[in-house]
Amino acid sequence: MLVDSPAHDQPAPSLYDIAVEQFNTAADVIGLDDDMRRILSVCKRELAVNFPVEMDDGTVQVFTGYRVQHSIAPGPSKGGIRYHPDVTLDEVKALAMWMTWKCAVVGLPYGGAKGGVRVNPKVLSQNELQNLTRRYTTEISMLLGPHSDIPAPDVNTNPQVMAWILDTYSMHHGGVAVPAVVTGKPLLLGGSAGRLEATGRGCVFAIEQACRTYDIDLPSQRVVVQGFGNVGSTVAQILHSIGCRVIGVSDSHGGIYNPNGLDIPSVLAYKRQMQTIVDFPEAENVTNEELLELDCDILVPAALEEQITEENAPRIKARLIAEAANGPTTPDADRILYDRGIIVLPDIYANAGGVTVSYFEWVQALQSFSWTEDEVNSRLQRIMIESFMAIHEAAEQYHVPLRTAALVRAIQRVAEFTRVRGIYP
Ligand SMILES: NC(=O)C1=CN([C@@H]2O[C@H](COP(=O)(O)OP(=O)(O)OC[C@H]3O[C@@H](n4cnc5c(N)ncnc54)[C@H](OP(=O)(O)O)[C@@H]3O)[C@@H](O)[C@H]2O)C=CC1
Ligand SMILES: O=C(O)CCC(=O)C(=O)O
Repeated sequence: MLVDSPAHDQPAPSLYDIAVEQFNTAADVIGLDDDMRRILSVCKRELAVNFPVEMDDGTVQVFTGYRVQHSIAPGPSKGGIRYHPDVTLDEVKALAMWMTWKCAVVGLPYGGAKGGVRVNPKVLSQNELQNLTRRYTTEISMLLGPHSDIPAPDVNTNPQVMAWILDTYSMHHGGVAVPAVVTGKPLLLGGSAGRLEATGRGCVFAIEQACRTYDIDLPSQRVVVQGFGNVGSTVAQILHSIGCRVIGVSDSHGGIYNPNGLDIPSVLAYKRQMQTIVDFPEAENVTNEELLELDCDILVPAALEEQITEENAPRIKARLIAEAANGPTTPDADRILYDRGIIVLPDIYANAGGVTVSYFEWVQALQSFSWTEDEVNSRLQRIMIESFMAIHEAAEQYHVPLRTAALVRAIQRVAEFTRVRGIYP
């Protein structure tokens, strides 16, 4: 017998559904016309590839990867590549759409893209990782190019992976290195000073500007950071160095907590040695769920999506959340946090430091000219401050949370590019 499912049995929205819901919320605020909504709520190109890789033991495994371009209206598409066992096309589409808005929020001449391979890179040898990266690059190379689509690092990818992408692409184009085809690469190959730390540093600039605006004394704040990779460890390190008490951090194995503050350089050294922060001697272990609900002032999710949900949002104690990760807060949680007066610096602004310095790296690579780290950091700081002020102004003008305000500004900009170019890009 067929019965209607009750509403509460509906499947949870996918990550792409969430991205579209956020888009529609902001589109409603500015009364975006239906034609432009139809154009901007879909991804322009979605490439899925299944490709074989020969493993060290001589067997062959087949991996699935994706590269999605959400919009190319403002310029070449830009966005990282993620290696993770949970990667799906839906996730990559959401991340690509967020890249479009992120680039627009900080005024970069790019559209958004993202890539991913469904793999656990931690169980691969360096040789297998290189083979996988080279084959994946070849499979998606019809989309890549310094003036079409420019990858960068994301979860579980790093400068070495970017170097293999650069080399593989260059080999298909005559062999001479094409440094502007990828960012986040090693300095030796034309990488930029400051790119490795840029996402974390940009997030700290965002926190500093929010603290100035809302009259919060930053050095006296207690901070919790979820995720202790490239972004999370940089945020923890910089905030520790300016005097904040970083009382909790975590990685994929779990978290650690010390209400008196963790010595972050020691935690970093411990992580390098043990591959995890769990069981760090001067702290108690907590789960990742407990970590998010610790009594703190600033919470920095810097791991994966959908960490702050309808379920735990009522128990979050932080007064400021800086989304270093992409998509850590669901729309239901957003509404709860807003009603509770908790300030959320949205991902498309708070983690935009990475792509901003990627843009600087691209410009330097195109000109074969390098800037100093001070130049990079001070330009980044100016962009993060100015972008915050623009978002804050939009939030006041429309009486909306900072996420919707950031989206409003981004959508207006991308819609204008799309309209002026004649709707087809
Ligand atoms: N790299 C960049 O430039 C940018 C990254 N981002 C976003 O920042 C976030 C982090 O990226 P990045 O630092 O580069 O990635 P990394 O791979 O360097 O680090 C990810 C960190 O998250 C931890 N982690 C993974 N799963 C969980 C989990 N379930 N609970 C808690 N921690 C977990 C990992 O643990 P373990 O150490 O055990 O693996 C690791 O410490 C992502 O959302 C990414 O999209 C946004 C903008 C730019
Ligand atoms: O640096 C870049 O180009 C993009 C980084 C990224 O993937 C992100 O901002 O989510």
